[in-house]
Amino acid sequence: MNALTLPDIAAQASRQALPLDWVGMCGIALPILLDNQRLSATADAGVSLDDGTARGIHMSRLYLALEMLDQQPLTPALLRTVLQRFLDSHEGLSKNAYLRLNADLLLKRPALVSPLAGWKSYPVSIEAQLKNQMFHVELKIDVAYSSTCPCSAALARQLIQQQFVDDFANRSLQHAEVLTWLGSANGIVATPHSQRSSAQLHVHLQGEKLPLLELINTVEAALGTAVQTAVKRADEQAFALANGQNLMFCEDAARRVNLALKRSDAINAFHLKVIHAESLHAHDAVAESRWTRHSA
Ligand SMILES: Nc1nc2c(ncn2[C@@H]2O[C@H](COP(=O)(O)OP(=O)(O)OP(=O)(O)O)[C@@H](O)[C@H]2O)c(=O)[nH]1
Repeated sequence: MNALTLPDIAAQASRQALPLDWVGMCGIALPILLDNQRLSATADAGVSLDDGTARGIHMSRLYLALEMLDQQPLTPALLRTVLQRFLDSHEGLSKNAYLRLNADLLLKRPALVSPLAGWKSYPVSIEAQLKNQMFHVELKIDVAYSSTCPCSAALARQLIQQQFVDDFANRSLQHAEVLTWLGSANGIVATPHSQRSSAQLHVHLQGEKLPLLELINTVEAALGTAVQTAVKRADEQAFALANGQNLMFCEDAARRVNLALKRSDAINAFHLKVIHAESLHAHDAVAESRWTRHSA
C-alpha cells in the first residue's frame, strides 16, 4: 500500500477550535543511562497544542525523539535537545514541550560494621520543560530513613528510672548487681517507638548536572539513620546506637534536610516533605519546607 493513501486524522481541522495545555503519551518504556547505570524507566512526553484548529499532535514524532535517551548519558543538555526536537517536529502547532522520566536508581550501600553491602532502590523522577523558550529541570527523589521519637525516648527513660527506684530503693548499690540489672528486661522496661520514614525531595536544578547521587548522600548524611541493606547482628547493634543518638521529630528531620539542601550549588529551589509513618498512631507525622535561592 502506498503511504500517501493512508488517512491522516491528526492533520484534519478540529471541530472545536480550542488550544490544549498538554498532549502526548504517558508510561512509555525506555532504558536510560543515569549515573553510569542503565535503568528501566518510563517516560511521559508531551507538547502544548497551541493551534486550537489542529485536530491532533503527531505522537510518533515525540516517541521517536526519545530514541536519543537510550544512547547517551542523561544530562540537562540532552533533555533540552529532546524537548527542542519535540518543538521542531511540531512547528506551528506547539510552543511548549514537556518530558518526565520515572525510574528506580539502584545504589550499593555498605553495612554499618560488617564487611557486607546490599542494594537500595531510590525512586526518582526527572521533569524537564521548555516553556516560553525557558528551559528548566526538576528532580523528585524519595529517601527512606529511620526516626526514633525523642518524646517517646524521654518517657521511656523516665519509666526505666522509676523501675530502678523500685528495684534498688533503700539498698546499697553494688556495681555487679547494677550491671546485671542493666542487662535484664527491667533495665529497659520501656522502649521508644521508631518508624520507617521517608524524605520526599522536589528540587529545581541549576547548572549542567543531574546530581542524584550527591543529593541522596547529602540527605542521608543529614538524617543520620538511613535504612540499611545487608544487616548482621553487629550492624543491627550499631543501628540501634545510631538511632539512640539521633532522636528526631519530623520537624527536626525537615530542618536538617532544609539546611543540607541549601548548601548545594546545584539547587535553585526545593520543596521537601518528610513523612514519619508513626508506629504510635495509624496516621503519619509530616513536615514540609520550601526554599528559593534569591540571587544577589
Ligand atoms: N494525535 C493523536 N494520535 C493518536 C492518538 N491515539 C493514537 N494515535 C496515533 O498515533 C499515530 C502516530 O501519529 P503521527 O505521529 O501523526 O503519525 P504519522 O502521521 O504517520 O507521522 P507523521 O508523518 O510524522 O505525521 C497515529 O496512527 C495516530 O492514530 C491520539 O489520541 N491523538
